[in-house]
Amino acid sequence: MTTALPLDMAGIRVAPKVLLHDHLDGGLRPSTVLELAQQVGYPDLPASDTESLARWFRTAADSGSLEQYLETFAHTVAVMQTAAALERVARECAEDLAADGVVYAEVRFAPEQHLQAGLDLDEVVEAVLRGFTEGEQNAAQAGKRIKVRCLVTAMRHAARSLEIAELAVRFRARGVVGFDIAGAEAGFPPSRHLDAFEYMRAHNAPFTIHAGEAFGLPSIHEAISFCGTDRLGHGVRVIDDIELPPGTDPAATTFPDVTLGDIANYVRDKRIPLELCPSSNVQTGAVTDIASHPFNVLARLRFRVTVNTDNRLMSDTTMSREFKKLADQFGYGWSDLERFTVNAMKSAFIHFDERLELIDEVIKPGYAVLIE
Ligand SMILES: O=c1[nH]cnc2c1ncn2[C@@H]1O[C@H](CO)[C@@H](O)[C@H]1O
Ligand SMILES: [Zn+2]
Repeated sequence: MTTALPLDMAGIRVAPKVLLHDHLDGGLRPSTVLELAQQVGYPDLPASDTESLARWFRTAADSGSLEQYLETFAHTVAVMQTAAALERVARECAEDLAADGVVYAEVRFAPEQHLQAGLDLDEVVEAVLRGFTEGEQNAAQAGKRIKVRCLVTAMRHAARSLEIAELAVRFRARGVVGFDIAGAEAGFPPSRHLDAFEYMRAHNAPFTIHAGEAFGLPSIHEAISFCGTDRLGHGVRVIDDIELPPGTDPAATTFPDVTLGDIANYVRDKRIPLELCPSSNVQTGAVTDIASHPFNVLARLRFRVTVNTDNRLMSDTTMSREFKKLADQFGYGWSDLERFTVNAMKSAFIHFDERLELIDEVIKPGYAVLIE
């Protein structure tokens, strides 16, 4: 097979991409953080110009611990407390993703963190959805087709998850396509929020759970077996249930002597999607570096792997950059990137006919011209 377009950043940006795991409050433009802080009189930003602020977020997030990584969100959440600010951040998010060639995205945030200036949960979600719609329209005018849907997240250390699950179901016809829990993982197991997941299941509504990022297999086991999650946020520690001979090169193309445990087998057999976020995992210390990231092992073993940004601001990244890092490290070609994209589209929380339409009309034709 010859490659019409080289697998470089320009080509990757043109390729249609699907993003399932991206936090709204982790993806602000640094300039927007500064402007909003000025508008609302937030005095505690750690830097006063765009470049230093961008650098601050990246290095502060490079902490090697999820808990410290999460502290950086205090500054973004602080400037996202009004309807106008939420709408702007959501609009810019859709525009930025579209400019990067993302054609479908599920963007998540925790409404309960945006009530400090008097908005209620419904007003918060309404503002974000308005922003996504405006962003989609602006992108379309710029010739970029994107569909952005919302996941509402409950914070796992708090006690509002049932309320947030109800919020998800209340807004299901208006752009919220699912539910999630996030925040510090150690000490806050998924089963703590069982009533919320049961509510979602009782309403035939899908959800994902951050699990297997800062904590290992027990968290994944609870998420899939007790809570019945549809996808795993990260799920990268499923690698702890996969045995490879000592000295195996994580960048190999085949892993013939592999043994899977019960949890790993279940995740693969059931095609449970893994929302993998390579750069974020390095920053929080879930993995040492991209070279030793289990992404390749999981991809070659045919787990349902998807590529995600997690927090574009904190990781100074984009979907294209995550693709490029993986392709450089593990030698992927266009057909691999297409497979990860189709995996993600199949795993989306929109309805089957909408997923199929994007696969057949946007993703496959988009890669066909690159692969030719
Ligand atoms: O990788 C992550 N793991 C766990 N929690 C996260 C991660 N990234 C962001 N958040 C948390 O999710 C909230 C809602 O978007 C953010 O405010 C942050 O606290
Ligand atoms: Zn996340």
